[in-house]
Amino acid sequence: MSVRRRTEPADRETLRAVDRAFADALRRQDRARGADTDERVLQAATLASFAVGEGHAAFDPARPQLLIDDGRPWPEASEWRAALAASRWIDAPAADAASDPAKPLTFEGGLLYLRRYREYERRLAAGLLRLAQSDAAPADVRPLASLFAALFPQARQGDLQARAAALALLRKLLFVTGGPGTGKTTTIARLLALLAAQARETGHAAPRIALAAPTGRAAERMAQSLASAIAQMRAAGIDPALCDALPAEARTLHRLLGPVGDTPRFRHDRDNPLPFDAVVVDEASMVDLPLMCKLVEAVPSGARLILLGDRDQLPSVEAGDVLAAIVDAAGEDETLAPEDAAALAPLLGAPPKRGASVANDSEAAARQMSLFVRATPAPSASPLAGHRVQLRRGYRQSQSLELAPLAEAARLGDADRVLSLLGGGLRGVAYHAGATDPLAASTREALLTPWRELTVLDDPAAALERAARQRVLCALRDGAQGASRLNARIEEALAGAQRETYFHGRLLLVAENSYRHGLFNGDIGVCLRGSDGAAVAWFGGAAGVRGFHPATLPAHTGAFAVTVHKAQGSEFDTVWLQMPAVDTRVASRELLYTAITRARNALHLCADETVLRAALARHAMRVSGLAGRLKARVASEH
Ligand SMILES: Nc1ncnc2c1ncn2[C@@H]1O[C@H](COP(=O)(O)OP(=O)(O)OP(=O)(O)O)[C@@H](O)[C@H]1O
Repeated sequence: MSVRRRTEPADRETLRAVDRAFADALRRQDRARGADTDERVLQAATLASFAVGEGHAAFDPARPQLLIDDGRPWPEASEWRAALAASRWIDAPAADAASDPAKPLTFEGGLLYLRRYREYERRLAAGLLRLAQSDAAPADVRPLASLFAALFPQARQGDLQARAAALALLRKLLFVTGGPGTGKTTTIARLLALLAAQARETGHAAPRIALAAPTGRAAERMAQSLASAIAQMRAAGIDPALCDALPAEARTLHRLLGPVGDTPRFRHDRDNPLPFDAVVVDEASMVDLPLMCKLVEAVPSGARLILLGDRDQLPSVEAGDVLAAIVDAAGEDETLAPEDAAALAPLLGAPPKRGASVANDSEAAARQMSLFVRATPAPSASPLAGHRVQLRRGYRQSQSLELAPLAEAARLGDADRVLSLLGGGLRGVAYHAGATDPLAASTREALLTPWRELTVLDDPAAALERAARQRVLCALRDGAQGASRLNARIEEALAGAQRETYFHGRLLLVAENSYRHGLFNGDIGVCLRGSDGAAVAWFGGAAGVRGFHPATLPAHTGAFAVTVHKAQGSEFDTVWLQMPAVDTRVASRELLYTAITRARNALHLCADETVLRAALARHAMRVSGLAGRLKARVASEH
């Protein structure tokens, strides 16, 4: 048994019953035929099932330690692969071919998949390529030039927001990536206005646009950010008719696709596509492989799909690392293809002549240089190349919090820089070196005071607004520094050991989607007791606050402390990040980056230096064949 397992119960490294049952079923069926099953095949089948539970799309026989790292010996990778290739349970189809439904496992690209997951990957790659290949014919963008200049005054200085919006006029598939506050939503509002103007210009009906996000909370934030970006456009004198054409609401992806009862199927799919001309999805890094596959298949040919997200955030809890794989396949080449540069010159300006002097500002100069037309197609050019724009400049300024350098150093995994920034005193960042308990005497009052204020509020709207201000984020759910235990201890500190379950001021986190309630996984509510003493759980929403009897709520937990995963897509005025006392493979630079970028005004970081260093040295690595699959398509097409 590994040392890690004893200290970190949530960092399982433990096969689940379902993983063993899968391999047992294969063995039983072979025995019934009087045959033996190769133990290496059974072991790999168990791990392929376990891998999905751990967020991987497949199992890599060359890296079993990613799943179980307790020093046990593993078969040699090439022998293991040979055993898999010879098994009757495992199909090895050609890259684009569907796998045999009679075989539960698929072996492809050196990876072993549960068949269903290999099919999700294959179908997702096919769907992305279908959209990428249905790019709009280069339209005459000249009639849009004055609106474009009003929306993007810096367009001719190499502004990447302008680049994204201009490319959206040419592309049916676009990825707009960037860190928090780089203006993804602002850019989307403006580019949707451009699409509306383009439709009007060409005598078409206004585009039907859907906004969606993986969680209810993220959808709510998306709608709020878009509303404020539209308000800014109105204030800047953009044609009100164009602003009116933009959507005011965002929904969850599940709701967009339309769940069918309790099945994993959706009403909208390849045969019954979504009735929209443009689908914009925010927080795409949180979308897992099955859902991304179903989304892409449901977007009709001819419609636009725009994915927004931060490639450096934690991948979804479920299988995949989908956004990262897709944008990696799209590549980082920022040069415009010659035909794109020519088509967009009326909006972005002509590319500067080689050797000509460009703007003085070095960033603008670099951007302008990046407008240089690609001389020859890059040999590795993917069909997704030219479909991605990475926004780099942060616009969200906080007077109280100096987060950008810390977030950047965490993103890059630069531990020395992170520690020197923490030691040097960044505005709004408090580093509690070596702290393993935010309820310890030195930080206890600072932590509890904002929540004590909740216990004296009676107005649900005010309490909800207050509830959204502060959160403790944890790497793990279980263990001494895990969210469950910390949450229980905070509840006890606030309301006593004999507290009512739904005490006045208790924060709740919804743990599953309930369309009946209009409550979604990740929604935060607050319990208040009325004058009759009865508890009501209050939740926000587009239509105002809604109260529920706690007994009727869908699955939920306390929410003073939550895992970083659960906090994805949310922001808080004050974030307390409590890292585990000992290293865990769940702790990665992506986890740190995601956690600290949830803070708006203040960040408290409770961590031991060695734990921080170990986390920063680690990527939240997911095994997936998606990027390879998207690139391999290129090779096969050239
Ligand atoms: N080009 C710009 N000029 C000035 N301010 C901008 C610009 N782009 C965005 N902003 C401002 O920066 C802030 C963040 O923008 P926005 O919400 O669009 O970013 P985001 O990338 O969607 O953020 P998040 O990742 O948090 O969702 C907003 O206040 C917005 O008004």
